Amino acid sequence: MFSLFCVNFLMNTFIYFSFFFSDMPTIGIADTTFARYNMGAAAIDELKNSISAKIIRVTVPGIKDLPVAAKKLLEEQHCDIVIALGMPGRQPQDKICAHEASQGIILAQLMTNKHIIEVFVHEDEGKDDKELAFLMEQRSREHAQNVVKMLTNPEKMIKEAGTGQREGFKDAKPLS
Ligand SMILES: Cc1nc2c(=O)[nH]c(=O)nc-2n(C[C@H](O)[C@H](O)[C@H](O)CO)c1C
Repeated sequence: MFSLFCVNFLMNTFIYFSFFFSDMPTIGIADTTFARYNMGAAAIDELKNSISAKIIRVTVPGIKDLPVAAKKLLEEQHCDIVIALGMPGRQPQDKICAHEASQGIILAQLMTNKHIIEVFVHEDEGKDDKELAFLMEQRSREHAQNVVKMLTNPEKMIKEAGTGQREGFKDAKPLS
């Protein structure tokens, strides 16, 4: 019994120290139950296929709960960056809610001096449920790729400056 405890203790200590001393980034994922698609899962799958990182996920009821969730991930869980994913509904009050949530997310970024990449897909962006699901999956994945670039290869972001990148639907044409 005592030896089992010792092995367990040593293993946990090893895991703790390997995380502590590695330069592996910590990425926070905050998503919502209001959304009609599992955006957090799409982002996490994309991250897991692209980067060695510690990923911490929280799920909150709706987009207005994302700012504090993201701020807690940055401040209390020591995340380097957070991806905040949500779906504003199609009603006028949902649009107001989205604006308020965005303002909260911007404020949380300014308070923490860290990026919170806002991934919102408005319910009326898709012409039907199939297109909406596609968009929610793709935008979540493409923003996860942006986060990978921002953390590991910011030069790549600079190379893409002004190229009309769009997350989800087709990219826009650059002007020159
Ligand atoms: C009106 C409204 N619209 C949305 C929305 O479009 N998308 C969303 O994710 N959440 C919405 N909510 C819920 C709020 O974001 C929040 O979860 C509650 O006000 C509880 O804090 C509300 C209240």
